[in-house]
Amino acid sequence: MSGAQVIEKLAKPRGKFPHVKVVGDFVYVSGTSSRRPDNTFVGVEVDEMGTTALDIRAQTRAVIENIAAILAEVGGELRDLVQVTSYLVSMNDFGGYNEVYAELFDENGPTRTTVAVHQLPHPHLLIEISGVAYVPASRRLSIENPAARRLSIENTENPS
Ligand SMILES: O=C(O)C/C=C/C(=O)C(=O)O
Repeated sequence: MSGAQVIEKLAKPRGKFPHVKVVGDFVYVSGTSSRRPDNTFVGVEVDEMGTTALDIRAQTRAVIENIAAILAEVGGELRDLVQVTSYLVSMNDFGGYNEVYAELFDENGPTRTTVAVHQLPHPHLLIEISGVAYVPASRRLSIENPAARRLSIENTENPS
């Protein structure tokens, strides 16, 4: 079974793509930031002078919490992640990112690749993470199940 979904209660994707796509027992999570549903960001403070303070630790924690919320919609958990890719705008943030990451994962967790990128889709973003989880059908919530309060935008099940 395959399907993709935009999850209504989470921050709306900034383009024509789903938060999550399920292919067989694998769950693919799109690049996720610390963005809240109201389009503000965790880990961003702007004072009255317009000075902006960005917090990699707060952003990293919020990104991982957002991924957990996405996985929960299909019956998964953070421990189901098998692979993650992290995008930082500066490797100067690697230490803070790594510290928070280690609160949530260890060497039994997902394989990980971390790269620095020139920019992310908003100037306040320091980090974005995408991932793949393995959620066997016995635990997975059906994307087609309306009781799960989700908007299914695609069902690409191959009838053959
Ligand atoms: O939703 C966000 O705040 C992060 C956006 C990600 C993308 O738009 C993308 O990776 O393409």
